[in-house]
Amino acid sequence: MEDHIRFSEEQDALILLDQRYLPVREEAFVCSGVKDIIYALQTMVVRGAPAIGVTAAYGCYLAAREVDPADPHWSEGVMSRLDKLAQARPTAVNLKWAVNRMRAAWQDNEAITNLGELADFWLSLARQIQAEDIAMCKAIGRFGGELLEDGDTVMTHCNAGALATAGYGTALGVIRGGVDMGKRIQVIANETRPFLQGARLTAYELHKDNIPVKVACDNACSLLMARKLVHKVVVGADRIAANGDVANKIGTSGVAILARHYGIPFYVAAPSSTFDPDTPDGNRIPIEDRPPREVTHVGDVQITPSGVEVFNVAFDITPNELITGIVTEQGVVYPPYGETIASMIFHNR
Ligand SMILES: CSC[C@H]1O[C@H](OP(=O)(O)O)[C@H](O)[C@@H]1O
Repeated sequence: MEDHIRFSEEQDALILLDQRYLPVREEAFVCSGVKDIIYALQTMVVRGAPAIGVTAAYGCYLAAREVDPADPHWSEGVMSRLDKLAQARPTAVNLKWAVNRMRAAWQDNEAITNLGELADFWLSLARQIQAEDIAMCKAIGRFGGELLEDGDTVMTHCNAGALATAGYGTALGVIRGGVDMGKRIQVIANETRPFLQGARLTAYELHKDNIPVKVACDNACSLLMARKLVHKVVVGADRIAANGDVANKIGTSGVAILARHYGIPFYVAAPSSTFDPDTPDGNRIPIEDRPPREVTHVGDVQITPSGVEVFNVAFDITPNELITGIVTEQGVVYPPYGETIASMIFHNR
């Protein structure tokens, strides 16, 4: 599944598989301008840290395309659009990472003298970022697949699969890597209330790939681990602080605590772009609050009484001491994370 984010030359637009309607409907969402990209990010037409970064990269191209080339202040027009794009969602560092990479590449390229050249340059760079992400996910799969044993049942939380990246996935990349090595892997996909990325997206992806998957209610985690039905846990990440604390979908830290209690290895899988040198620890990671309707409704069905307030905190922080290892495209990072992240990840930037 590498075509859920597709640039159409014919339409001069980014075509997204609308993840809000999966698995029931496979529907395209067309982004013809930056506002469409911001809407798609904020409403989770497309979601998942690396996928957000790739989509934002194409959003920079669309920003260059919609500014009037006759405007003498065209560069300010582009920059203001990029600033708005970078604010679309606060937690996944990949969004700001992608926008900053596009901006820096422009500023470092003295050959770009007009808006048309900038647009062409950015379209090429967005395509490069998309290809790099798939390659990173497959490298994560090779390193992570080695951690799995034939016959393992792996629990995952939310969706860190092809749909959360440019393709192949991070946590699901580890699972696909194990399967590609000939290992018989089964998956328990936590449904992941309230947006149900596990029940709707992870189950959709793995079922299409004929990888055995069972959906579990989030509340079943402890019982499944107590019954020794879980051999390993692998999840994705939205931002990894310099000390190894991990921001990921709400509920992840609870799974990590239970995994530690039951003696089950807990791995995080993420590309280097998810590590943030400017965030020293998890307490500094901004956590997104999302619209109450995601909790009060399942689809169009209201499940909570009108007038009753709800919590809809979209991420939580897993302390680094609960993490067995972080699988990246450069290898598996093990504790002491402050030192190993600095030497393996930040040193190579
Ligand atoms: C491969 S990163 C996927 C990461 O993003 C998800 O959040 P959201 O669906 O809100 O974008 C979740 O935290 C996944 O682990």
